[in-house]
Amino acid sequence: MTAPIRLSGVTYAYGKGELARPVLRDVDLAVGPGEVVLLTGPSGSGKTTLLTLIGALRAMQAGDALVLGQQMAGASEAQRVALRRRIGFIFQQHNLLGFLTARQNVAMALELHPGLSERDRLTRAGEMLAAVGLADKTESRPDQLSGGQRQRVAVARALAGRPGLILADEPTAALDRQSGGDVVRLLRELARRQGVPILMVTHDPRILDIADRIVAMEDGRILPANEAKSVSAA
Ligand SMILES: Nc1ncnc2c1ncn2[C@@H]1O[C@H](COP(=O)(O)OP(=O)(O)OP(=O)(O)O)[C@@H](O)[C@H]1O
Repeated sequence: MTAPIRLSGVTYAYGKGELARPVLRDVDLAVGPGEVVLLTGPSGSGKTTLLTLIGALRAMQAGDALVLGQQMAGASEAQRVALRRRIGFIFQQHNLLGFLTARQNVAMALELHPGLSERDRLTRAGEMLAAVGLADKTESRPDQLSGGQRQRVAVARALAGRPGLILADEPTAALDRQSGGDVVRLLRELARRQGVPILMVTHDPRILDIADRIVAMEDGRILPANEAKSVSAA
């Protein structure tokens, strides 16, 4: 089976010409099928930029990146949009729509899936919410839920479309220790069941144990594996 993510020599700069500031330098990274990889490193080291490139949220500049079989170098906007639909995203803030119920928020992620009626989508959304322990909160709006519950809705939404990959950016940053740990463990468990790999940016030392592998970045580069281990032990 090919790796869901395979990057080679990825380089990226913000700004143009003399103002160009490189933030990724020659990054190589592979994530295998079903693997849970955490990306750590100091603020400004380029983690979010790397995640947004992999998630096709921005266009590549240099290097090679194969994500779910799509070559990202030179990909058109339409190809990037199509790829984004096959990825489940989870952000620091849950990004739920406040005027929709939990069920409607999750069902929305299924709108682009052909062949599902509105009723199918709402049923599937209910099942996903039950899987994240929110069977009794399906009709609640985000402001009626705790932070941890909202993030669990975000997990249900990310997984509902049966993505090929989950990308998460600091999903526990706004949560207390207990609910942060609960949310990522739940995410890992459900992703494992579906065989979906996870690449997660995190500063949170409390959740490093969920990883199959920890990758550390510094100043736009990936550190060698032995240095990454000492970062995680620190
Ligand atoms: N849209 C942008 N335009 C210009 N510079 C940017 C932009 N986004 C990020 N940067 C800069 O690029 C560098 C890398 O940012 P990035 O957000 O990728 O780092 P990070 O490791 O995710 O940091 P953090 O942990 O603080 O989120 C930083 O110096 C940041 O200021």
